[in-house]
Amino acid sequence: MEDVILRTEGLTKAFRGFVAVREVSLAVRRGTIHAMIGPNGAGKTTCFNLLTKFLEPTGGRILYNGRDITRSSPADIARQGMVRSFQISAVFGHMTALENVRIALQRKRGDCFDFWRSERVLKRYDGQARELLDAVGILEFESVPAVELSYGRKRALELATTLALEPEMMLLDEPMAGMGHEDVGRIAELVKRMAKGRTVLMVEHNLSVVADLSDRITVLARGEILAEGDYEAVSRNPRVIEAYMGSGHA
Ligand SMILES: Nc1ncnc2c1ncn2[C@@H]1O[C@H](COP(=O)(O)OP(=O)(O)OP(=O)(O)O)[C@@H](O)[C@H]1O
Repeated sequence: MEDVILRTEGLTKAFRGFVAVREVSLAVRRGTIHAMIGPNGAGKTTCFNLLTKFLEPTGGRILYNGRDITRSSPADIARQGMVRSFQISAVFGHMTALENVRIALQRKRGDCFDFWRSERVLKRYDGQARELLDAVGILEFESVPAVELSYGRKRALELATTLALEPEMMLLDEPMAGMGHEDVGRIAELVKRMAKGRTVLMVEHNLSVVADLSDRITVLARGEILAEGDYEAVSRNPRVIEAYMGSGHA
């Protein structure tokens, strides 16, 4: 039997009668990088927001590790090991890169945001925070306030703060959005490295990144699953080609 970490059954979301996601039954296998793609308006973001609990479904169920999380809060599922990164930025601009990762480590430990905590106690996290900054390739910027980092480096910092939470599963919302060519390559490599020993589900528009990273791809169109498989299979699927052509998005 395949080992499925995240499963949806008939997941549906309607906005005042308009069905943005219709009866989506998805199975994400443990240890894989799974991408959700589709033309504009396909329902990817809505689906992603349902999975990360930022939206309530109007129908269907979501199961994480076999447990029904359909009505769980985002904080609940984060505690269970499923963490969302990107777009909703976890980065505090006025704090340095190191301080940002340190705070994420504190959160993981369950310490509250205690900004009055003594420097000495906070310093305990520095070693681990530096390891994470090193892992995402921005250790040399540890003392730079996040707001002064380049876009790509800020994203790397976001990844470091996500990794600090030691997620079992990471949900990445358009990790390459707004990136220049160089950064795309760097972040793609990073995602690949981070995915070792975890499961990643991402929504991504950059199809060459999707081709490079994903083990499995679900193509959505008009709120429904149009095709599923590896990149080879879905990119040759006539229905997928038609959906992309029809949207002027090929
Ligand atoms: N809050 C909302 N209220 C009403 N309609 C919505 C809402 N959110 C999304 N929709 C509609 O649902 C459909 C799917 O939107 P969604 O943003 O999920 O698509 P997407 O695949 O992420 O598109 P894109 O690639 O353009 O980001 C669209 O027609 C959109 O207009």
